[in-house]
Amino acid sequence: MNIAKVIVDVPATQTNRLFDYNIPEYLLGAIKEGMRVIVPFGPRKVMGFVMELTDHSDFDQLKDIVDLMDVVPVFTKELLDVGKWLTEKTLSFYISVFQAMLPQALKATYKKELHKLTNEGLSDALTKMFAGREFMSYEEFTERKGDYRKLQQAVQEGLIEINYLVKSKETKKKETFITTNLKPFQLEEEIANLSNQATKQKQLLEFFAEHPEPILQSKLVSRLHTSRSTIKQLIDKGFLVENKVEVYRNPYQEENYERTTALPLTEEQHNVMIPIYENLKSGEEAVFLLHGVTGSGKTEVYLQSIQRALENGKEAIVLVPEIALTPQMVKRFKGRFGSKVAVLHSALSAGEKYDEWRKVQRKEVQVVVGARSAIFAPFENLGIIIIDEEHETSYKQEDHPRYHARDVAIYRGEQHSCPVILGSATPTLESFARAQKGVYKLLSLTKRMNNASMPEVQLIDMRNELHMGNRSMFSIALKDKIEDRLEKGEQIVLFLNRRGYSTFVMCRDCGYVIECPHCDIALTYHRNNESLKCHYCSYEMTMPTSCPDCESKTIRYFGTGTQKVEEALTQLIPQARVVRMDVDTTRRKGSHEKLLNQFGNHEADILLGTQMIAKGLDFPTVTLVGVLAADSLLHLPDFRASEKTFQLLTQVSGRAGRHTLPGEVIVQTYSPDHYSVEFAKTYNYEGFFKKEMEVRKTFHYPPYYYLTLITVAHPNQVKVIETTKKIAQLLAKHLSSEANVLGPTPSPLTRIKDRYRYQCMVKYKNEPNQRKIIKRIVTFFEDDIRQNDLQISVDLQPYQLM
Ligand SMILES: Nc1ncnc2c1ncn2[C@@H]1O[C@H](COP(=O)(O)OP(=O)(O)OP(=O)(O)O)[C@@H](O)[C@H]1O
Ligand SMILES: [Zn+2]
Ligand SMILES: [Zn+2]
Repeated sequence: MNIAKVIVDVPATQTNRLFDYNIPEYLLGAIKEGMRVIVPFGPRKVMGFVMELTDHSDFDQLKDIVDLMDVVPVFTKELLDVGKWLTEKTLSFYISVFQAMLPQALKATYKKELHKLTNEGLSDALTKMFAGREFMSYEEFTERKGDYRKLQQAVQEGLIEINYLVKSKETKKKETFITTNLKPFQLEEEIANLSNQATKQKQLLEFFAEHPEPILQSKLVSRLHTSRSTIKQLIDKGFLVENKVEVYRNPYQEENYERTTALPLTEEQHNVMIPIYENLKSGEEAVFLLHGVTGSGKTEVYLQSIQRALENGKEAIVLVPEIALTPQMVKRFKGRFGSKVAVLHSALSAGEKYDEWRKVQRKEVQVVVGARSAIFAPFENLGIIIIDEEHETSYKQEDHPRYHARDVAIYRGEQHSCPVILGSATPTLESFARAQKGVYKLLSLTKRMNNASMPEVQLIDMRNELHMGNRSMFSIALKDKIEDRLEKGEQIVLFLNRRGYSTFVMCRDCGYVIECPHCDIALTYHRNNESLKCHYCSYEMTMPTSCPDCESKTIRYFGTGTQKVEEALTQLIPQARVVRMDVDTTRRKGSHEKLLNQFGNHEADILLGTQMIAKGLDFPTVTLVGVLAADSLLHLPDFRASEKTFQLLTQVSGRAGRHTLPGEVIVQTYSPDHYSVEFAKTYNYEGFFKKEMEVRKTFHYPPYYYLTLITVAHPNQVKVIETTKKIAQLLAKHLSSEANVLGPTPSPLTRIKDRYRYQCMVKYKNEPNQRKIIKRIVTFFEDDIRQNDLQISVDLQPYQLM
């Protein structure tokens, strides 16, 4: 096997294939599949992944691999296969997929350096810059404003050579340990030989006479109140030795977690465990959908399933949504499984993540708890995969490669013949429909743990507030109840959707929202020409000046931000202490935790926030939850708006009354009759499911139909429109007559970073050739993509229709 087939780190259509390289003599046998190598590519050197080893190549004159970056493969055979499958499934580049599967730290960095080959004939400026050195980084050359033409000339004349360096970003943390090689009696001798003045040195040697085992230098210094220089003197004399030992950056110290043991299960929990145990035992793959109301004890079911998998000598992956990966959550898993757990969280530094990942690679842990990308944890003996809050959209990556962690979980579950559990109080329609068909096995938890009923939900019709002359964003009922809780010393959670981003037009008088007659989504307001557009099918109308339903003039654009709400709140109820949690206040590392702690310690009365406060929070004194504007979710230009509203209202309501104090929920809305609001009020998931399925069927949406979303972006608007039009035409021409191609139409976010964005969408049932067709279409625009900054992105499973 002297030839390696390699995927190179150059994400482009022409390079999206295997390249053959010759393995030089000295690397024969050392290079294995799944390792990173450095290979020559054009004038440069790049990182590559070895996919296969072979004896035969169709090309002759292969170039040699330059270097090997790993001792142990970074990909297992299984993960190489997962990567190939995912590349095909998401129409991505191999390199993007494989990079996404590894921790950041294993990405390559590229550097150029200048190598001075001779002292003769070099210009004075360059000679001065090198200052006697043989090498200089290219960075230094540009920083010091070197003359590019002189450099080019020197390179042409062979005076200077440019080297391309490829390095991995990974760093390992090392710590210094001190120990002694001397026997205790030798130490005693040396102590006796030391002069009487050398008390510090004596003290150290006496310590080692009693404790000969290696000790961390920093510990030694603080324990003996000694200094680094005293230690150094003894090292120089040969009495002590120092060793640099690699240690993990450990953001989660085990000793901080109190150990817990399995709780005796309730009858419901027990019934749910039986089929899971069966599958764990038989080693058969199966996907379970665990539908359990908020606070029903799903986590305990996960914990005990994992425990069983571990007892069988297997490993477990648990995915939790990014924003739910709170210290509370980590505590539950570390508490049960201690040092068997690695945590892969995006808030960790690249180094910390790399270390956690390596614990998996080295088989030092058996459980991984993490966000989306933890699904690629390099376990080789998986026994169970769990996805908590399976309805969360953060499991879908909205960037290349556009993969859904659920698909990867199910694929890996098949490879390892192990069960996958999808858990949620509000499963996606897709998953619940599959469970109804028997593709997934449905497991239900219908009761709350404390046997308390779900908190009562009161709907406040904001149209009435307006009619009563209340123009503030707080209804009278909400204001009264907030004041009541403040008096009682209880806490309140106020929820506002998003960061004030909304695009629809609504009548404040009657709640009427202008929708597309064809697509059942709210029309999007376009300020520049005062028009309303459907961004699915491009239906368009001019912005009306009065409500089409009640003729009121109060029809307008809808939206407020958290900051505005905070201001209004402190004006209305000045004595309230408010913690605001949104993207702006949680940007800094650790601020998320800090704000939550502040609220948890009751240093504030009201937690005001966006999506990120909707889940996972478990505070005993929260007895009131207020949803300020349910409408801002309900009328997002997205066919999943109703589903998202139902999910969110249910989750937010679940934050109240989780312990002994009963909870109450106030939902303010202009659409109290909307079915997703009504079903959420009574916690009726099945009712919502049935109704929403009918809507999806009528308007041809998933799960009845599949969607493909193609978004085109370019600084020139005309070019974007032309390209999108062409793509839509090509799709319509080559797909079957059953497929419905919609668009082109402006994306709801019409301009991002100075690029105009247009999109087209395909609704279809069965188009086996679609991938091939789309690939060909993208290839058709290849030159524009490469040279003219055109972007075409294809999403075969769109969630964010923005
Ligand atoms: N068998 C049990 N006996 C006693 N307490 C339990 C048991 N199972 C779970 N609990 C406790 O009940 C509470 C709610 O459980 P948990 O948080 O797991 O619910 P959940 O279904 O995950 O809720 P959510 O969807 O809101 O996150 C927790 O405090 C948990 O420790
Ligand atoms: Zn109206
Ligand atoms: Zn439409």
